[in-house]
Amino acid sequence: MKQPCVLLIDDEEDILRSIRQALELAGFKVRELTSADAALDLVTPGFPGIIVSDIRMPGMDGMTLLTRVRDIDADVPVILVTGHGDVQLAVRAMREGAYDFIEKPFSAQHLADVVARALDRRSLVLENRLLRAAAGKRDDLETRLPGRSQAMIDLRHRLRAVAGTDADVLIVGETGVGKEVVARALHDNSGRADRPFVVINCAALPANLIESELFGHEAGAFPGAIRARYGKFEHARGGTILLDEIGQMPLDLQARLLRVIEDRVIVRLGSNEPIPLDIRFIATSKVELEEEVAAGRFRADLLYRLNVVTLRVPPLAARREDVPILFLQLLREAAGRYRREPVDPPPHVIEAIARRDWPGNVRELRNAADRYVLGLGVDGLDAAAEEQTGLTLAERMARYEKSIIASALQAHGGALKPVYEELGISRKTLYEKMQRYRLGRRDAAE
Ligand SMILES: Nc1ncnc2c1ncn2[C@@H]1O[C@H](COP(=O)(O)OP(=O)(O)OP(=O)(O)O)[C@@H](O)[C@H]1O
Repeated sequence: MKQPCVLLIDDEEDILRSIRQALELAGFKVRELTSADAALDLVTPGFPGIIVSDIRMPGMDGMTLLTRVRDIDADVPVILVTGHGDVQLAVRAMREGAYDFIEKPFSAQHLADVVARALDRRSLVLENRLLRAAAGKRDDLETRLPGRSQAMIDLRHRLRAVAGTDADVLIVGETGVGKEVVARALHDNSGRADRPFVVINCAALPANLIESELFGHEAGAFPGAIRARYGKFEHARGGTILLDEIGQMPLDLQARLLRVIEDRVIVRLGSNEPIPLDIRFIATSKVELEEEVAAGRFRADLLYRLNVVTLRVPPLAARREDVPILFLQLLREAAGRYRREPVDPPPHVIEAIARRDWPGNVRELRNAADRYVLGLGVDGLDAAAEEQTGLTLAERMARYEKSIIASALQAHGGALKPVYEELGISRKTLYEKMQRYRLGRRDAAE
């Protein structure tokens, strides 16, 4: 967890030392720097601290620093230290958005009071941002990850709980279950939502370009490196990096990645200068990484670093009751994407969809929804229609009714009250129907 801290900037080292001591005595965590440039490297959106800077300095002065900091995050409090009688400059600083100014000479107590107020303000702003992000996205989460199975309810619950923390997260699940959807939801529900979300496909990194792609390079770092270039890590500063299919990352790169995750610092190719990183890492994997470790294909230390929080996205086979809801949602999305009228499939189609296996998970179901909206055939549906032919309307309705009750029973784990309430029928009617369709409390369908 990041600790609130005071970045203290002055080009005169003895002044710097005495202010630092005064602030440390008052109980603040202080980082001293002799130039504004060095400070800018540390400030990122959501930076959990404040800045106290001398206003007159060689190189970048305090006013320019103020403007640059406000470009990164307009709410980072900047306190400027002005010379005695520098009233005009102090007024200008306040107009440009400085949090406060302190005129030299000043007492340690006065400085400590202003710093304490600024830190309070900062933590309030950051807290509000988190709350706003969570509130704004709350309803969204159910639309993005629909499903009433216990597994999905639990997943949404855990996702909300960890989204706002800065913990790195490992997302595990079969192909097509929506791991990337979960990763984006984590990002969008965090305080980093307005910062970049950068995806690195670890299975498709071009071997010869990997390092420069991730870490960036200085001009002249290798033949062909004409200009300096940001790597993906730097692009994501302040935001989130998704390491997709982490299990496929080459072993030597795993070692470098581990160092980046632990130190939160990168060094561009051709440079020795460490660049601090404020990034949240999310990794996904289709395979159980413990098995990869046992097979010698994955570093155990990287796994332990990544799996502090693990979210498991269940396959559709483990939550069949979600298939109809999900399919309807995917149909709505597909209709929007293809600018088609919304479709409302007849019950036998939904039933057939719910009965089929979806080994490709949501991705496969999404393709089926696309094809349905476009009027193309969906595998497995015709056979289902055949099965229905020869049945009377009443028989078809009965089948559909049975499947609805069965999935409600399964969703509520055998509790009857939520089932008859949800379906809007009486307890007695539910019993009768369960008898007629030979449904047990815990059975989906017998
Ligand atoms: N809950 C969902 N609602 C709507 N669409 C979804 C949902 N989950 C997944 N999808 C869609 O299914 C497809 C696969 O999702 P995603 O890429 O997130 O899966 P994945 O688990 O990362 O797959 P892979 O491991 O193969 O990369 C995407 O087109 C995505 O938009």
